[in-house]
Amino acid sequence: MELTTVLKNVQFEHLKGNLDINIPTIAYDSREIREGSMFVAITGFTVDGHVFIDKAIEKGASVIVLEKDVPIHDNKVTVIKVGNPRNALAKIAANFYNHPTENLNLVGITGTNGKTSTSYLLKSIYEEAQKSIALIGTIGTVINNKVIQNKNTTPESLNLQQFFTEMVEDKIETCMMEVSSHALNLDRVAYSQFNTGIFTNLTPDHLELHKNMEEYFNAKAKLFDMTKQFNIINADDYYGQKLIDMCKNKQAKLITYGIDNQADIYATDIEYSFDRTSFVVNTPSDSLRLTVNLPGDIYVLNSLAAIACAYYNGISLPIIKKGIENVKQISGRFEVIYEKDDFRVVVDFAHTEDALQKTLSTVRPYTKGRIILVFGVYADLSESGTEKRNGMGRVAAEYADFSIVTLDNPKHNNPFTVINETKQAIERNRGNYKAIPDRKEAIEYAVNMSTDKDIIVIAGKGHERTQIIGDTEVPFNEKDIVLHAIERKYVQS
Ligand SMILES: CC(=O)N[C@H]1[C@@H](OP(=O)(O)OP(=O)(O)OC[C@H]2O[C@@H](n3ccc(=O)[nH]c3=O)[C@H](O)[C@@H]2O)O[C@H](CO)[C@@H](O)[C@@H]1O[C@H](C)C(=O)N[C@@H](C)C(=O)N[C@H](CCC(=O)O)C(=O)O
Ligand SMILES: Nc1ncnc2c1ncn2[C@@H]1O[C@H](COP(=O)(O)OP(=O)(O)OP(=O)(O)O)[C@@H](O)[C@H]1O
Repeated sequence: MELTTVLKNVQFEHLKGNLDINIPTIAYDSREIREGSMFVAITGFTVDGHVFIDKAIEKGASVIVLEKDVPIHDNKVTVIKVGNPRNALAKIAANFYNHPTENLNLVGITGTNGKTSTSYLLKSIYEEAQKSIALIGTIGTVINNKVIQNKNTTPESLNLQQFFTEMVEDKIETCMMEVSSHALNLDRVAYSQFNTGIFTNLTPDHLELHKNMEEYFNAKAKLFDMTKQFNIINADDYYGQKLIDMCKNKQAKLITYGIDNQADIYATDIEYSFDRTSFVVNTPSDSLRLTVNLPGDIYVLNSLAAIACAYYNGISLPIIKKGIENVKQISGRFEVIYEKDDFRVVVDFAHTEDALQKTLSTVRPYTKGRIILVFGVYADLSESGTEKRNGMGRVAAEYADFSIVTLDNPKHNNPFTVINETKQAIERNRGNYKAIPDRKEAIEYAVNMSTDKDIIVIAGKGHERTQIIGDTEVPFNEKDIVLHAIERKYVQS
């Protein structure tokens, strides 16, 4: 594509070189450069992309987009200066791929918890309605039968625009996409056109990036300025109510959902059981009883979010009901991996204070013996990381009968500090616990100490199949570990 077309509506200063050239590919990572590529240098959180400009030129880059004054001696190279390279990358990528979101029904789902579950419920409804759909999120990007692992919940703008193009070429009509606050803050979704935005909830998380809840909320709220058709918001959430007030006079129609507060789409007559929840969904036109195969109010709310989106996009309630009921399991979301009478082992992706509290509260009414919780806290050693350990430690003490404190993805964080702070939080709240840093041993300990009336909840890693220790991803399958431990305990004894 012609460089001038790639740079259309990008605010830039032309520092040197020819603008009348063609660009075959774009990269924000020097390792991805091909002959003639454009390289966008990004000042990152860990390294500065400007350091790799020489490397990019060596590999054949013909255009460098930068924000800092870096001397470039190669006279064949075109140099463009921009104010914000991440934002420029998003615009450049949208131009390069011809604005594919203009030809997609793009649904963005944001919120601290519930994005993945809502997207899978929605995917199933759209499949039942025979619509061609794609999905982007924590579990990966799904385009037709292809599943691509993502490094991030919401990929970088360049990768996103490439995925959208593939979707349009594959005649995909609707794409459900999880939109993280990082993505909104770092312009990964800038210049993507959303028809619908969904807000699930907001509770403390990611405060190492956003500093405080107001900043975190403002990052999430950005999505609802980018939508054309519908803003769908949880009326039972404190920040949801704030967002509702902000969305009253926007171009996109405001739609609310909830259980406790007045809403456009709401649930009544909820019947709870250990592995499913039945409820009546009420819409402006009709009502219908349906069952979501996941327990507790959180999955009623996630279902309502998905129902609201489908309903206002013209899908009938009987189809919606089938779609929701077809979802038998979402990987790592309240996944019951072993069950024998009253003894159960559940793997769940709860990795925030709120998610952990809701999951343990859901389990409590079905627990004849004890709730044994195995968990670690995935957070860095910053002040907000300490707050997260305090919060999750408090919840463990209050809502579980016994906790085994272990590591989640320790990465480079000192395991001693991580475990110690969590232990202290449990002690302050008079909880019972044992600390076992090795997560496999922690799970085995939980199985060995359990009786046939206990429920074991293994929280934090959900669908993940690796543990990140230092820079290394070590294979780690919680289901296998549990099943082997149970076999050793019951079969071999
Ligand atoms: C803190 C953060 O958000 N980091 C994101 C950021 O990386 P960065 O700016 O730190 O990149 P960097 O490693 O410093 O490198 C700077 C630049 O140099 C380039 N580079 C680097 C090395 C080299 O040899 N050559 C080269 O050109 C890099 O490609 C990059 O362009 O930009 C990258 C590209 O978009 C992201 O992949 C990366 O996400 C990291 C992996 C991450 O952990 N992000 C988390 C915090 C995150 O975004 N999470 C949310 C989900 C949260 C949730 O909902 O639970 C998400 O959407 O995933
Ligand atoms: N509506 C909800 N409110 C609070 N907690 C929830 C809700 N839905 C799910 N959870 C909890 O959060 C965990 C993660 O759910 P889910 O993957 O759907 O959220 P997410 O927003 O996609 O999270 P992430 O962005 O970290 O992938 C679940 O395993 C459950 O413990």
